[in-house]
Amino acid sequence: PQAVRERADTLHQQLDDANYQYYVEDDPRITDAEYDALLRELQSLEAEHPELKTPDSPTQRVGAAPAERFEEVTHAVPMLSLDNAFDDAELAAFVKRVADKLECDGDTLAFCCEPKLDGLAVALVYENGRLVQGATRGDGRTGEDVTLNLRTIRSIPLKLRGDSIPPLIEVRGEVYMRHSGFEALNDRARENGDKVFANPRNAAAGSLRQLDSSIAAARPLEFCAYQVARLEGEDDAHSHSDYLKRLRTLGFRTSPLLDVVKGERGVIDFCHRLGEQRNGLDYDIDGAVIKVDSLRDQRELGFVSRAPRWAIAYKYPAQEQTTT
Ligand SMILES: Cc1ccc2cc(C(N)=O)cc(O)c2n1
Repeated sequence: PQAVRERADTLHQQLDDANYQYYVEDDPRITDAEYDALLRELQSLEAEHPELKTPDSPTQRVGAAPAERFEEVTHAVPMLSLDNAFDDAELAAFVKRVADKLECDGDTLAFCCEPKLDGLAVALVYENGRLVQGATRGDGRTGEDVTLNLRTIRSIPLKLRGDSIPPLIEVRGEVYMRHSGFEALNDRARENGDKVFANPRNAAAGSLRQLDSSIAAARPLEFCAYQVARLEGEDDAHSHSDYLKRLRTLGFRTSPLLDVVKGERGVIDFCHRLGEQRNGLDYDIDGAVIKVDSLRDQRELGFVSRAPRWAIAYKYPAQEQTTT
């Protein structure tokens, strides 16, 4: 009946908006209890009218029965690793190398900088705005299909938002666990005599490798997008930061600490500032990622062997990890 379908559509919209407000805008408008009540109402509607239970429904985040094993996925665009810089001189050398190759003044060059989350990289493929595949990085060329586990992460949209949804987009980002979620998980594990994780990165990796997605659904996993790997359809982006803005409008969280700075001075100041904020963050970072912002310049610089010439990771010394 039409009224039921309209109610279901309204509930979809309200639940998707609530996720967007909570995870992308970091500005929740409804309480968890209100969210759960809307979800329960949709679940009961779908129980009465199974045709309403579409794959992109917020009720369909926890997958079907556990899989036997993970399918292998070959990435259409390899997931490259980053060259490292360990001090200011190496950062300065990166900026100089880029400026020389582009034959421009390094001090006017724009760099997009963000924290390097210490989680695990995944690739998400959306066709006509629907999440169709999610895979781990693996060796950079082939990874594991962990779609069912990624669907359980509420900061990963099942359906893209807005009115300029591309026919195809592949989004890269980091799956990670916050300290708060990690401590709670380990407390529960100790109480139940389950395996205790050494650090949030291992906990996130272990959770994504679960064949039973209801286990992943019970883990406090989060996602932060950092790159558009493929895009078909309208694309008027001139810079990497344009892509990151577009990812937010499509419904993805990007780093709130993102900044576009100019030249060697801007890059070094960003890395020092982030280094001072590091111990106060509720998640682990192992560095900063510095990228030439202009897409034209990125294309001109290309890649060397495995890592892009247009990006570098500035690394911090390992933190004294409190082995809980
Ligand atoms: C190109 C590239 C590769 C790995 C990355 C990894 C991270 C990260 N771990 O946060 C962020 C980025 O912007 C990255 N960008």
